[in-house]
Amino acid sequence: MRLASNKLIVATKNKGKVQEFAHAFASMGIEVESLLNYPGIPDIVEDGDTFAANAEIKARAIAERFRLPVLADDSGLCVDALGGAPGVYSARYAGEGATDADNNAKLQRELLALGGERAAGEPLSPARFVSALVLVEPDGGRRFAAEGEAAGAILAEPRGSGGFGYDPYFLVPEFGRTMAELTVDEKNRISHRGKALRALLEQLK
Ligand SMILES: O=c1nc[nH]c2c1ncn2[C@H]1C[C@H](O)[C@@H](COP(=O)(O)OP(=O)(O)OP(=O)(O)O)O1
Ligand SMILES: [Mg+2]
Repeated sequence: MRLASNKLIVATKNKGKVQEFAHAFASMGIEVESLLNYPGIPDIVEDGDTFAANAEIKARAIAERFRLPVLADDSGLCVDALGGAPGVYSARYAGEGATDADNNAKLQRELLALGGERAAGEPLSPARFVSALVLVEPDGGRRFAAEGEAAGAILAEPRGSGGFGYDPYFLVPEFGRTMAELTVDEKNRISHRGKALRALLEQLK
């Protein structure tokens, strides 16, 4: 990748995202720092209407503070049976300050409330993860944006201990495993974030 620096700030406080990006960039010799290293930076208000708008908000807010390239991800889960919810509200589905467990509990409640016939072990609904990425170079440099999606289905029972967020409930059809049952490498290969990142890196060539 042709970036002005071998170091990149990922504008996130999410440990799972940091791990995935650090893994992806390690092979390119690029060191990743995140907002976890800068606890004094205040929370960013993510009030955009789209994933892309929120990624832009996060990238811009953090780019003001560093003379390094800044990469932001805004992502979430869109569930067919819920008309695309929780979508951009994925992080605060069960309310402001909700944990992953709170959000997953609400997701199960909402899906089970829809009722319907279902064989044991059969998914509750098709769903997809979406990731929007924005990369901003310092000093009025270039800006790049890309999106990626991963299609799958929501299970009624969690499986696996990897990943984060909704991963234990998200079945990846091509693996027959949940996102939480994949290694970081496997997840990056098929995930919304991995696809968005590869699309972004294509533009930098
Ligand atoms: O690969 C994923 N596997 C499982 N769950 C995921 C994934 N990707 C996004 N998600 C869920 C987690 C969170 O509920 C929301 C992201 O919200 P989002 O605001 O982008 O991230 P965040 O607040 O966790 O960290 P930050 O804003 O500091 O980057 O979607
Ligand atoms: Mg967030």
